[in-house]
Amino acid sequence: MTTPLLEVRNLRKRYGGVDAVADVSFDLAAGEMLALIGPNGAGKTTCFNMLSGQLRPDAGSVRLAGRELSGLPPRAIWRLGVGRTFQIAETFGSMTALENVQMALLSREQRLFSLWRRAAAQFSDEAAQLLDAVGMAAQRDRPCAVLAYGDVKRVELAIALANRPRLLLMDEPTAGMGMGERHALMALVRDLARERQLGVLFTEHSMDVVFGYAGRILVLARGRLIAQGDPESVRKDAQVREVYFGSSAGQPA
Ligand SMILES: Nc1ncnc2c1ncn2[C@@H]1O[C@H](COP(=O)(O)OP(=O)(O)OP(=O)(O)O)[C@@H](O)[C@H]1O
Repeated sequence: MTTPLLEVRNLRKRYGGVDAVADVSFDLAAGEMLALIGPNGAGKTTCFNMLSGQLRPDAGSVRLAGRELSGLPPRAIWRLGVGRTFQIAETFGSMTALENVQMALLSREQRLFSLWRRAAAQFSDEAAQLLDAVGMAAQRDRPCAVLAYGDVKRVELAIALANRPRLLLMDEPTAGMGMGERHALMALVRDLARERQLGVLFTEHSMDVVFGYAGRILVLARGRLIAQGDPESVRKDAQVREVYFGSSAGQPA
């Protein structure tokens, strides 16, 4: 059997005697879209923060292509190929879309900012290719401050791809978006995951996004995984309906 891209085993984080995340184990394959869902306070953010190194687990293991990440600082984990996009898009508004992606490429190559002019010329082709991959080629020279919110999220995706991640963690990628934009972004992420064999783990409150785009779904409640599987089996799971959706008769999507 081939090693999964990501192997999480018995991950745990306690706060004041309460398990924020308890004994969480799952695998994620290259090219897979995996959703991590659960009610408020279930432990999704805590889980993400442990995967990206912002938070040190109390116990457990996180392996990327067989390599242990647990205990490494965030920068080292990022260098090994774990990218992350946040709920609030993080771009420099005064800089163009192209310049924002060039900055990310500079960071990957660890160039000094004093070399910005020369380096900027050097990375412009690669930055343009990344913007093309996220459907932003036509808007590359516009400052991010004037872009529509959904387009800023696309630039943010190009920035995350600049480091050539193998695993992308996405915190509520469609938060604040309208229905059309939301589906366009998730269809793009799904295509990129498939084409680049990128593993994507995302949290999301919007059930139409979760059930529309996740190949598999993990359900957390009070820090524990209560279900994992394909959308159909999770939709039918009685415990998921009971604990997460509030009633055994509830319709998750
Ligand atoms: N720094 C902290 N100190 C104490 N308790 C914390 C801390 N961070 C999280 N918690 C607790 O851990 C639990 C899990 O929180 P977490 O933010 O991971 O949940 P979540 O699923 O991301 O929730 P939401 O959907 O509301 O963002 C909650 O009970 C929360 O109160």
